[in-house]
Amino acid sequence: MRSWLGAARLVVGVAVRADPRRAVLVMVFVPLFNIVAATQALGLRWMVDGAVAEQFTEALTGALVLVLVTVFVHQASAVATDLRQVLQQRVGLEFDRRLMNLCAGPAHVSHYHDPKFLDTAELVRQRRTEFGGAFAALVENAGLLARFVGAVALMATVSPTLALLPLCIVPLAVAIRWQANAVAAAEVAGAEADRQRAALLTLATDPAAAPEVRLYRLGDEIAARHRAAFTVSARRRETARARGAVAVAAGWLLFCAALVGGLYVVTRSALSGTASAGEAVLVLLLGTRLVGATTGLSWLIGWLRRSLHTVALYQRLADHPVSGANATNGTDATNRTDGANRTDGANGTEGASGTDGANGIEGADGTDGADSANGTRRTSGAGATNGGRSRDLPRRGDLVLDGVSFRYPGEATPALGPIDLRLPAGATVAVVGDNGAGKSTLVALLAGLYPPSSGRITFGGTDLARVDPAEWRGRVTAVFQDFCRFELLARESVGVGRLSAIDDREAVGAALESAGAATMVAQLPAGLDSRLGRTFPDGTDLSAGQWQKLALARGRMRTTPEVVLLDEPAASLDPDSEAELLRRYLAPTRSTADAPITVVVSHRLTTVRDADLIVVLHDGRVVECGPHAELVDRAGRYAAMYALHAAAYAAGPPTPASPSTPSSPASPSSPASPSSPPAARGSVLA
Ligand SMILES: Nc1ncnc2c1ncn2[C@@H]1O[C@H](COP(=O)(O)OP(=O)(O)OP(=O)(O)O)[C@@H](O)[C@H]1O
Repeated sequence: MRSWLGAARLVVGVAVRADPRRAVLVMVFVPLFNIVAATQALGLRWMVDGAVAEQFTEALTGALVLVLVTVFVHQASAVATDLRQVLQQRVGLEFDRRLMNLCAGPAHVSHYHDPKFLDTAELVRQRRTEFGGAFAALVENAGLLARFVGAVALMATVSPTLALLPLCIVPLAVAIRWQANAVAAAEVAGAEADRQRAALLTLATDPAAAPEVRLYRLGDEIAARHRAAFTVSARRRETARARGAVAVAAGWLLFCAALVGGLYVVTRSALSGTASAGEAVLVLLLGTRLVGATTGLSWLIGWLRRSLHTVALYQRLADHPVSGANATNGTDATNRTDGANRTDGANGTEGASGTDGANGIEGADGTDGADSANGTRRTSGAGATNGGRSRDLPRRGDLVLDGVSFRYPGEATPALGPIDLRLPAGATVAVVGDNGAGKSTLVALLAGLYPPSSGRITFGGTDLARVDPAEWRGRVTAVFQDFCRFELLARESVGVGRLSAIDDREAVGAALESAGAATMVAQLPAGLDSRLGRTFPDGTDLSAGQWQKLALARGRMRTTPEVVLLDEPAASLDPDSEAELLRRYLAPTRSTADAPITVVVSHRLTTVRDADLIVVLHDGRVVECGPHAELVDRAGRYAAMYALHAAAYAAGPPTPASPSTPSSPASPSSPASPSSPPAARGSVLA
């Protein structure tokens, strides 16, 4: 019950903030005209009693009341509907904004690994159109309540017993609510199956999956699993609905019996002369209207129940402990800050949580004026709950991992660590290792996407746990393994890497040039202004490698990062592009004195052999670390991997190349030609 009251309070609060005048008008108007509507029956009673008693004034007054009230109710209801619809949209928009904020606002992304969060988020996403409806449902239910109150009051003027008639609706209302509760609980229980169903539908309709779906003839299998998932969730819903239907039918029977009884009593009274003809007509009119209203009651209560349940789900999301990792180590202050924002969101208070969400991307970039402003808001929010945040993050320094380990939320074993590692300022670092060794996890930790489960990461001696993650991420630029395909204009898709420069064609052009993507974009139908992706009919889709080049350019929008993270940045690129790319990244554009720390994850060992430091990960641990020559001399894991890799290249056409030869015919100033042998292209960094 408390959650319903909380949900209703939140909805009303959001409506009043979204549009105070309309909200107050609707909340006063709708119950008012529903009460006034009851006086139509009073007018009719006066009219009939006046006619029977041949009292012209009474009959005329009754007729006038009837006509005026009818016209008023008609007009008022049309105006209220208009106002309500506008409010409905505004409330929906506000909840959309809050929902985006809840998902994108938290400093870390650990919540995306919690199945409970994902299930609730999926339900809320599916039902987000009901947020606006929640306000409308509240108002309409308040109107219905007012109508019943009016009917009770008028019936009481005829006989106190008759006043009980509208109250006989209560058991029916309780049964309807019980049914709605049961259906909602079944929906929550079936949320996981619904999420699976949605994922299967996406799989069957996603163009990216289409080739494999056909090749492996997966269509029927997907359809069968989709049907099975539907059956699981639908069976629960249907059972709940059927059980509730029995209770609702019993409620209806009771109400109909009471109505028939009431009409019988008043008809007998009229015939015996203890009630007037007008009173009998009044009861008849109110009674039949109650039947009409009761028919709508089920729908109205169901609507209210469902929409408030959606709001309550949103509140559950808002109250979710954002990071399971933090829950286990309890040391991360950032998420406590997020907690403060969530509370704001739940209470419907404007402020930190609102600004965070709107600036989810901006906040990441602390390098420009507009973004710094947002960064300040976040940081001050952090200070409000933490008080221990450090604002004096040095511009430059070593990045040190000290006993760092990380466990994904809900996982029993750590994916990484414990590891100790020092990445010297300005160094180029290659991270290599088998699949699942923990390379991407390490990159995510360095990017501040997750807090370590234990240990600490320091930059220039400052513990990053004491730094606002947004501020830290402002110092980092990254190309993730699962980079995002922003279906925007080509220049925007790159420009989002630094929002303040999104319209700066020169900056975007320079980033494209620097990532080796300028020619590719120039060849698009409208160059920089080409719309990308399939979302819009005039969009141009790109190859995986072309999308990756844009991601690389996006990462180049930040021109003075302290740390550059590249997680398999060339996985979709051809060997020439890869060699050229790594040459660009690993040969710093800045002087050595202020060069960033560049971390490159790659499986192609020949392309990263010239990194200052090579970190070999295995089962989440650092097993070797040092420059290429040193690791080769050590004849350990790296040497074996490298020999295997080089041998594979050496065996390939057209010209075998010696893996141990550090230099190659190609050089940074003369990138490998398309016809260069792979080993030579790989050693372009030498
Ligand atoms: N979201 C996640 N939830 C739980 N475990 C995860 C998650 N992501 C990765 N892991 C686990 O963490 C470990 C390290 O994964 P990670 O992606 O960091 O490896 P990787 O070295 O980057 O692998 P690859 O070379 O295949 O990209 C693996 O055992 C993986 O199963």
